[in-house]
Amino acid sequence: MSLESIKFDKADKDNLSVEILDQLLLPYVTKYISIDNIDDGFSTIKNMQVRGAPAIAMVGTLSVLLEIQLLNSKEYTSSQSYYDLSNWLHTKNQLKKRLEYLLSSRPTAVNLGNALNDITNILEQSQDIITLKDDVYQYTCQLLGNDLKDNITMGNNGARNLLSLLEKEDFHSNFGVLTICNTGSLATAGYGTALGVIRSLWEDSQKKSAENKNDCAKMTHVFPLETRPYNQGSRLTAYELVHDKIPATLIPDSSIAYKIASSPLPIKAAFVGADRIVRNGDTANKIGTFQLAVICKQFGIKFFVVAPKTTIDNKTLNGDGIIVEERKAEEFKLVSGTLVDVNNFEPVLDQNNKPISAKVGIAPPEVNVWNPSFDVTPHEFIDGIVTEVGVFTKNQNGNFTLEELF
Ligand SMILES: CSC[C@H]1O[C@H](OP(=O)(O)O)[C@H](O)[C@@H]1O
Repeated sequence: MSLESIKFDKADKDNLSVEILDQLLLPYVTKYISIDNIDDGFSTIKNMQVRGAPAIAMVGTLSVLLEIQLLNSKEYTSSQSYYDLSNWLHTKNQLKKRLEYLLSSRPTAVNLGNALNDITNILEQSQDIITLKDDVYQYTCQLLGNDLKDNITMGNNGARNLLSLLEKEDFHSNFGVLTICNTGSLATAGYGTALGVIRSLWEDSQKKSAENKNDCAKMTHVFPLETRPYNQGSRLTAYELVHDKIPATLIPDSSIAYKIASSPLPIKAAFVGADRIVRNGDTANKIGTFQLAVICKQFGIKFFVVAPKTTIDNKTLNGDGIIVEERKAEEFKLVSGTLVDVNNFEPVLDQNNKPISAKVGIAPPEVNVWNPSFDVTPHEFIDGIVTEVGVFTKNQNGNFTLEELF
């Protein structure tokens, strides 16, 4: 099992290399694939071999760095005609077009756009390909390093905030939490966003148990939603929770209300990620998030969005301005997975001793489908926005003040 979504080998600064974990093959197959240029970045992001707003930004940025590395190679530049290294202005303009192409891979998550804006600013200031590579290298290392550090800070901020709220409501026993999609190490540089809060809550619970503290709030169970139709919950979040040995029960997307109503273990919060948080706190996230928020409000369960500053869109006023990506119908009508022996769930192997990827049809080929990859949760349904800076809550008028994040 590997939770390392991105492998960036920078041992030799003049020969950088990148591999990404092909998440389409999880949880049964662990396979890394190389990224060598912007085309590889575009296709692995578009195909969702790598996904998750922060991870998309990091792989996109790395693919730009690797393309710039190629432009430092005479062997490469002499074998192509798109770039003319003898004309720096032309080269810069050609690279800008490549950044716009990369941005079109997945329009809803803002992290990639924020990162490519930063790279464009670096490009505008650069005088030659050598300094450009150095500056984009520094930016990339900072982006990856900050993400992991900020996720741990964010996880602890979110855990501390919930435990404090439970203390205030005089709640001193075991509880469960809900989460949707995958917001863990497979969507980031490590630890995760919403799943990072869950990791911090689990660490707190284990510490209290080790100290035989029982008359206190402890998170003892996670209920990840399967997250149809790409199944990030069943294929990725369940995989991470099993890896970390955090007690969890995978539940159908359609069972949320019944789970909350019938659970003997009190469910006290939902933690979700974000692909884009706009100025008023309206949040784009995986399809199904909005209805989770509505159900949480109905049951009086706290609903938290967890995301780093890199997920903030400070140019868009409210959710009406968010473009929601629609995925192709086949991703809905087909379920992709690995052929397993139903008696023992072991992968069936082909003649080369390799697991077999399979797709099964679950809808009539001719039926229309609607397959939005995200929805937009109005800020009215969000109790708090957890970031590495702190936890933001609404004022008495029900409005978020997020200027500190802009
Ligand atoms: C910390 S990941 C944020 C976000 O990305 C996921 O979308 P996708 O798997 O389509 O890239 C999901 O919406 C997560 O909440």
